[in-house]
Amino acid sequence: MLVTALFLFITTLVLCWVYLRAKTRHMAKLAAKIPGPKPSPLWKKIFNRSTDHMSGDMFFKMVQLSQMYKSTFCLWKGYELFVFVQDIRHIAALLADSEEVARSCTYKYSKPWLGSSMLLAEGKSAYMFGIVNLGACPCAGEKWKSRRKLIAPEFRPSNLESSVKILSSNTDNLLDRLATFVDGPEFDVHYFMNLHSLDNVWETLTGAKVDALQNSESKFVKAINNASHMVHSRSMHPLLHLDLLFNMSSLGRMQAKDVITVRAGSATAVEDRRRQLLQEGVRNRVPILDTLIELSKKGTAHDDVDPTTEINAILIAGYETTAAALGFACWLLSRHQDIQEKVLKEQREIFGDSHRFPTYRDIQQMKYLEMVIKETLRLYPSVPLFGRKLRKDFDVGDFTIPAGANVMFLAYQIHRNPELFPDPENFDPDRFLPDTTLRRNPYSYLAFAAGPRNCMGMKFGLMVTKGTMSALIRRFKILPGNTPLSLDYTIALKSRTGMKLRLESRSRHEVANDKTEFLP
Ligand code: HEM
Repeated sequence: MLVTALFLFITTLVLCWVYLRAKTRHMAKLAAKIPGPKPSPLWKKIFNRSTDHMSGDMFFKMVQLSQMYKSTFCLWKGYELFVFVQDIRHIAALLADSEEVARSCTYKYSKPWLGSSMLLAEGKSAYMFGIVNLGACPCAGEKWKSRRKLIAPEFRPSNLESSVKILSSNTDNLLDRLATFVDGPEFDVHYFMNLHSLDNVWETLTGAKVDALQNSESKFVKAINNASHMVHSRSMHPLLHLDLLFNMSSLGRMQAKDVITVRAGSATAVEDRRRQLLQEGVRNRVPILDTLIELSKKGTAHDDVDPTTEINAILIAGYETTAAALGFACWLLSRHQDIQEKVLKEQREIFGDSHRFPTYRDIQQMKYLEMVIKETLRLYPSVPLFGRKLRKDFDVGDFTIPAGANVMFLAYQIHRNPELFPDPENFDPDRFLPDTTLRRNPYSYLAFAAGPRNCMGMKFGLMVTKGTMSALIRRFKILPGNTPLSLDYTIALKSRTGMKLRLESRSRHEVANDKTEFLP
């Protein structure tokens, strides 16, 4: 019995090895000409254990390699080839091409969370946010294109305008929580920004409340917060790439439970809204969800759209990215009081001494604050690494990147290229003055990616960050803490040590008199 089992096991391993060798022969031939660290032997690739903490380390190893090679380089992870492109001309050519380039294989592992959402539409294979390996990559092809065409208009300004009210009441709650830290010791602002961002994105998408800030220990909030952790842990561990092994592992079992919790939460929100629409008709439109429900009606051209799946996907794409931008912006402003003063000056010009929440039009006027947020995302891009999967061989100067390779864009490092951003470690929002921006190649700034697969929620993300920062800066002075950042990367860039800072009230009396006024 034992001998038969052993024989079957070894035969399976040999067959896998033969299959993978055949599958990667073309890639290996072309990859051999691209500089990069020597590939490890197969056994090392398979048993290469990466813990969570190594995930951040892995990311910084890639940063080190990109500094060392300066131009295009490649590395193998298991049987996947990753080619890092650093020349701006090649980055532009690759990102602009929606026909030959699909999402990279990193998206595969978020499939349980995203189902067959637009982000994963049927195709070859893709990565989202650099790590979510979608396996049979959804975003390759017609399905992705047609879904994006249908959903993207829902992020138009008139719809954003209505979500300002949601942002206003959630920001009030956030400021009340933060007020408890005034004159106190340092605390991790990112923790609160994560919950605040979840509240905003969820309510905007579904019209329902999740109250993450009040119920941070709820099953739903904990499950959704686990998503990035699990997807990333899996993507970093080659043995867990196999569904069978992953599903048997403790991580796989934990994920299965959390996916059920999150999908149940989204399904309830969708069903509640469907019922409401049937009973009451369209009152107070919920732009994204109402459109998805409309599309999914039986007998229409897009009746394969599953609103629950799409809502989950957009939520995962939107909330951690926005939270990271908010957290890093606060942290940087705590360390750059001169820039914080300039932000405050612009706010005073718009609001005087009032603490009312901004209207959509006010937010459009916050030009300097927008530059601060863009510069924050240059230094600390929420998605520091993302990828695309090549469907055809692609020439980049002296090399050809083979079809099937994952082309990686290390935004974190590209944003630190001194030829594109002189004195790159310096926090200088003036880099985003209109004239300076116009002189720069648009593909040198990848905070929201670029080309046809760029961020769909960019305007919404900027609106949430600007609205929140506006209210926060007028109410509190942000002071530095003592704890330095220790960067880490799961779905979004974060800090293992948190983003610690201290707060001082700007004026207690002003705040007490004028806090919750909302002008539509
Ligand atoms: C400051 C905040 C944000 C940043 C820095 C950001 C950044 C990005 C980046 C870099 C990508 C490309 C990822 C890749 O190609 O792998 C992306 C895609 C995407 N983002 Fe954002 N994002 C932000 C906020 C949001 C928000 C608030 C939403 C929606 C609520 C959103 C929805 C999406 C969607 C749906 C995609 C996929 C687009 C497609 O596949 O066609 N994002 N984002």
